[in-house]
Amino acid sequence: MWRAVTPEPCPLQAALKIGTRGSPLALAQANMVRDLLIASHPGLGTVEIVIIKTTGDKVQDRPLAEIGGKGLFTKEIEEALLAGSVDVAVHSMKDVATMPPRTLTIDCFLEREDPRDALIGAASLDALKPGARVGSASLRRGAQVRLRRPDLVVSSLRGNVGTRLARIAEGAFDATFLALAGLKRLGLADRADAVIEPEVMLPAIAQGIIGIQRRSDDHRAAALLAPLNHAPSAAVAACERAFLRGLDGSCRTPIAGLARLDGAGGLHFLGETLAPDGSAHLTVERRGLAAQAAQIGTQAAQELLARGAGALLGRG
Ligand SMILES: NCc1[nH]cc(CCC(=O)O)c1CC(=O)O
Repeated sequence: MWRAVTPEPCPLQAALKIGTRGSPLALAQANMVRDLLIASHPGLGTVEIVIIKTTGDKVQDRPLAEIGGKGLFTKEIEEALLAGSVDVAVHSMKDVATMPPRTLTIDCFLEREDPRDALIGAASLDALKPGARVGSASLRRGAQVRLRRPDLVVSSLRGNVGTRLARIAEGAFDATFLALAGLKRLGLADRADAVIEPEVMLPAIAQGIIGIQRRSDDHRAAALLAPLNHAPSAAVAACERAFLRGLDGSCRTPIAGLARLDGAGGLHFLGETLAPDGSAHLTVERRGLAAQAAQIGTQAAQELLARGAGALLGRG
């Protein structure tokens, strides 16, 4: 007698789909997350990596600020999440807008990699000869370099880490900056000629922090991601991003900041806003409890606004 056969679950159907940009750094980060998920959940099944091309990847010939600020490296990935074609998305928090869609949540942060900038092409900022050509498409790095070394010539250098390293090697520029975190994750830390201390150049908000995004109502993804969250990194991300949000930061407004924990429940925050041409800057320093990370960032932003940061950012 014939009986209905229960269909086997299709082996090609992944248990979880991870959305990511296709750059070598983005893929290295997505692979890290896949490995962590599989290690934390041995019975999970296949985890698939889905590459999504973003506006920031498509437009390579213009400065990011000109194309329209934050969200350039995340918009299409967020759309894929909302459409259900991926379940989680791996982002460099540095590239994530301060106001992502409400229907999406980022509540999983991996342990922060080194937040400092690396200098390629010179042993220090001071070692560069007068008039040396610095390549950088980052408004923050451009403003910080002009502030400290007005004699240097800063012009746009875009592209992924490999492209930027190659442009220095071929002599198109004398020096550039890259996030040390990205170099480390690509196994290229030896290409850094110097590491810039935060006291010399404060890094970008959330530099070195990977955040994992999901649909807010996806409780399965929330449960899968929960063990991956690194609470101290979540706290410093909350502080730095509250500072950025408080200043209404976008790619047009050079803003830098770094929160550090002392291991005893304390948090120390340094923040900076600059005129894009490096002609002026304001810095702020705050200490408080790690448990109040976001408030510390918000208060630091309010202090800078009260001291005239709005005018510095070209809004006043
Ligand atoms: N803007 C691109 C970008 N987004 C995040 C990183 C580095 C990795 C990180 O900050 O976690 C980089 C490359 C760079 O600035 O060198």
